[in-house]
Amino acid sequence: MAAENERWGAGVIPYAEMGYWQPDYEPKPSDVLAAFRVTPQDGVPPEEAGAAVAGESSTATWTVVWTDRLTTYEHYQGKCYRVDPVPGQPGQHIAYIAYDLDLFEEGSIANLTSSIIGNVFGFKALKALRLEDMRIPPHYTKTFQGPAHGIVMEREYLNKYGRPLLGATVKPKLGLSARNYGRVVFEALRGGLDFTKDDENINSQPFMRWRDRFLFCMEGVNRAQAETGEIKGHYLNVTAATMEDMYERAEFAKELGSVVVMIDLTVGYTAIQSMAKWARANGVLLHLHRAGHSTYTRQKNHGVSFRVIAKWMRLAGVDHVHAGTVVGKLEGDPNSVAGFYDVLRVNKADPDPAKGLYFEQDWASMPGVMPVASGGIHAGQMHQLLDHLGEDVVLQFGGGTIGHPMGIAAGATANRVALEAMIKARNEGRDFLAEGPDILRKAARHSRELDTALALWGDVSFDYDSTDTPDVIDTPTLV
Ligand SMILES: O=C(COP(=O)(O)O)[C@H](O)[C@H](O)COP(=O)(O)O
Ligand SMILES: [Mg+2]
Repeated sequence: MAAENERWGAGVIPYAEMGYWQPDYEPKPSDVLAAFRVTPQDGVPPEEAGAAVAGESSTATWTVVWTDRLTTYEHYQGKCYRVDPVPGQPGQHIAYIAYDLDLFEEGSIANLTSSIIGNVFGFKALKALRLEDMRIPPHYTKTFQGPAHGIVMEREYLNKYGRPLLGATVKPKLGLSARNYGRVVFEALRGGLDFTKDDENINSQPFMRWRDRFLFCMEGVNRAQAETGEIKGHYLNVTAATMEDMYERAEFAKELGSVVVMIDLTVGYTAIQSMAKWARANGVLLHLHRAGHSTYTRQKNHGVSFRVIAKWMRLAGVDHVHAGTVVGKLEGDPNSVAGFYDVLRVNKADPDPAKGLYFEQDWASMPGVMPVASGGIHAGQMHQLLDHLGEDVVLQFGGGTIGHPMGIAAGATANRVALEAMIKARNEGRDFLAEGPDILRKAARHSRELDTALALWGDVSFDYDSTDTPDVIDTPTLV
């Protein structure tokens, strides 16, 4: 820390000397904590890089300002209290920063994020910056609504327990007429799925306006419910240009009796919180498609880890969020995805760097968010999906249902038979991962639909190295 006259003399001094580097600071239980992966420019010490991030994400600017002295600035300063080198990543460090709760407006993701990530990612003093994890203290968690319903209540709504839920994204995602779209919904649900869904970019286009889609989808849902005796749902995407439009579409979905609506991450944090409030007030499940997240979550050196987005979305109050499949077509390192699922589902998580969890996280009884696995998955992977992702998950097979050569309902039946067979094996105490292919083959003897799906897709896998792997230990990318 600079001497008194240097600290307050006009001009520029290092952020560390302005008090933003405090290696002896002991975080308070009520502090919001952040772990940033910093890659300083050449010649910038890691501690100064950490102090700079702490400063510019709390109270500092580039020069000394005397007006600091009109505040209790020690109280409001972000404090970088620890900097560790990243194993195997020369030039990168993890900077731990503590923020007093007074810096944030209660219950506002927009405010939290504008503070923590609003200013620092363009910093010239850094080559790159990534927000790896945050600890949200219960004192702050309690100021958010949290999931509109949560995993337990969702299962009560659906009256479905003891197994993952099954879904399908309607494909092609654009171009179908409303009546044909409704036919896809009916076929997929009557064939055995619990849900179908709009894709991320189907909203209200010239070829199908939203109201028409809602009508035909709900006709499909109602017919499938009548035929199967099961509760079914279609995530009606209410994403729109304005909140007024979104409320209008959500109200219509409720009027039609839909159990669920959907929004995209692209609507923004305030709209997501508003829709979560609406969803709770109206008893409608809220599905969040994380459209666009990979623009800033995928690269390890720069952006925001999805585990942080997942924490923000649990606070914001969604009931579902896509969180990776491990074995599908999209980025998903096994350990990173395991960390994402813990963030969404468990009530109290201990630090687990192997899963990318830098802090403990106590959700103080905030309900869990149902993770959604979607993207290039098919019935032949059922044993891996159940092993990696567990039971409280929605497994969504878009192409893996609609692409079935015997038809959409057959595709749905293949997935349902595969899942039920795998759950039965698990409940019998079998090693369903090791015996998975055999369990599927045996089940396929009594299901032409599953047999056909295995013959068509059984060998399809996506063998690419993961991009977003935790740096504590090397994790083999699972195919
Ligand atoms: O369209 C699909 C999946 O279609 P399909 O099942 O045919 O691959 C989803 O929008 C993506 O999986 C979203 O990705 P993520 O779930 O990673 O957000
Ligand atoms: Mg999609």
